[in-house]
Amino acid sequence: MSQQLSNVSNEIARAKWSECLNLIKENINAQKYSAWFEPIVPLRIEGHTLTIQVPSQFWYEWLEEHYYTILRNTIQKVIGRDGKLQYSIKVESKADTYAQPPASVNLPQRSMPASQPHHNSLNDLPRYQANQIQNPFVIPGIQKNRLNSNLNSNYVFDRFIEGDCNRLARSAGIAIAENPGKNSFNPFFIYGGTGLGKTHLTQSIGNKIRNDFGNEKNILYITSDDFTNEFVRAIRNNRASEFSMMYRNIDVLIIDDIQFFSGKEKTQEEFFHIFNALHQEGKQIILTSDRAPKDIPDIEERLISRFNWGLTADVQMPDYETRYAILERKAIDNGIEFEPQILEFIATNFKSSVRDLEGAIIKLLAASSLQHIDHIDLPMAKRILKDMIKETTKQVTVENIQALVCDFFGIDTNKVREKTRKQEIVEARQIAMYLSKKLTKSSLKSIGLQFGGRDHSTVIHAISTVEDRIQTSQRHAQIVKELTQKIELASL
Ligand SMILES: Nc1ncnc2c1ncn2[C@@H]1O[C@H](COP(=O)(O)OP(=O)(O)OP(=O)(O)O)[C@@H](O)[C@H]1O
Repeated sequence: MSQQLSNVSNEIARAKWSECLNLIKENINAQKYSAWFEPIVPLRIEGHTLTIQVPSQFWYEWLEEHYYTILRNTIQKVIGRDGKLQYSIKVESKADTYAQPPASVNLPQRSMPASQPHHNSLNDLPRYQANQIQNPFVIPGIQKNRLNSNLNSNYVFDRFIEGDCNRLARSAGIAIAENPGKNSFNPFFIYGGTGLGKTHLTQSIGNKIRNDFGNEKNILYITSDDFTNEFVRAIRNNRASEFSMMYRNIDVLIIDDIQFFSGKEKTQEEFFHIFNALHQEGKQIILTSDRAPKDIPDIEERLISRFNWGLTADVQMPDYETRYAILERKAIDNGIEFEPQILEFIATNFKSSVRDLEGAIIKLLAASSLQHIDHIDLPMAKRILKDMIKETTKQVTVENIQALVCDFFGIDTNKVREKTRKQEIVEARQIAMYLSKKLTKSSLKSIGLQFGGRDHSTVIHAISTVEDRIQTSQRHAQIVKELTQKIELASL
């Protein structure tokens, strides 16, 4: 009977946790979701307490530090206001991890009060949810200290690394925060590809204003989708005028991803009136979009023209140096130090979004925690991140090797293919031949051909000469090691 009860509890726990996962998945990015949530096992549910098993103590601490708000909101949604989460830590038997059922260490049950959220250090800003905002309709004319601004205190200018890619947007953001509404950057329109820091920047502006002006300014950060949902709900409840009134009382309005207003005529109209009212009263408006105003489809012309009234600034993918600096900063923020080669490797291979750079750091952290690894070296990092960079993996070719080796020795690439017997060129040619054999699948014959039509025996001679030198000369060993790393980095 008690076995039956426990099976039922397992079943319910699984179903509830699966509901939680669906909500969590919508609120955080896929990498973080798969790194931190997929490995969790729901164990049981007793009353309002759901127990989940996490792989390690570190895991538990990480979830509590970074995902507390999301977990709290989710549990309350799925289990109800009294919902609680209890962690159980998996203890692996050293002798045979799989033969025995995992033991559990129950940590003190953490209740989930509905008080002020505590924020996470990475980007999982709990998405604005209508029912989280203290009801703006209770009192016509908003009470300044009652509005939940939806600001994540981790998104601050200090943590936003400046580069050519975002200099204008960042500097303008700081200027706006110093003097909200009373500057010529109104509205401030930031646009750029996904994961390039638009939310981070707008939130930094909000946080700085909150910090410098306190309760004097009503600040609201909201995504365009949530704005639309809230508006629809207000219409449904015959509260459209209260909705408008609440927005007219905001001093700094930040709307993220405005491109999603596209095709929503009623929302656009409402926003048009709010925009005019705020602008006239010298209130600050900050908007973001994934593209420039003129490129957003299905948006009224009168809105597009207003988007261009103030300052429009784009953010782009950071260059290598900025990517490196961002990685260094993210590692510090997460209390971990990586060898410079690892940061170089990530900065070289993740070129499409800052979110992906962050994802790489998280994946390394998660893997080291799961596998209880104290120190991650470059080969290990490469293995762990392999899946994330698969698509961009390039084949190493003899030509690439020639180019990198010649660049290293400061000689023209064609020289290694010519007949010259100059000592420095012979040395570069032999090393390039050696590396071509080691790092490509090319045959001796094909390598010889690509070095100016040389015979395969010349390639064999070059390889054994380099092997001898590596054994006898530290300088050579070092050169070959450095070149190997460079070629591997460039090719992955
Ligand atoms: N210059 C930067 N310095 C430090 N962190 C950055 C920088 N740019 C982006 N990030 C980080 O990258 C992550 C993604 O940034 P953010 O969410 O602001 O992007 P976004 O442009 O708003 O993306 P989306 O359009 O998909 O919403 C965040 O964690 C943010 O902190």
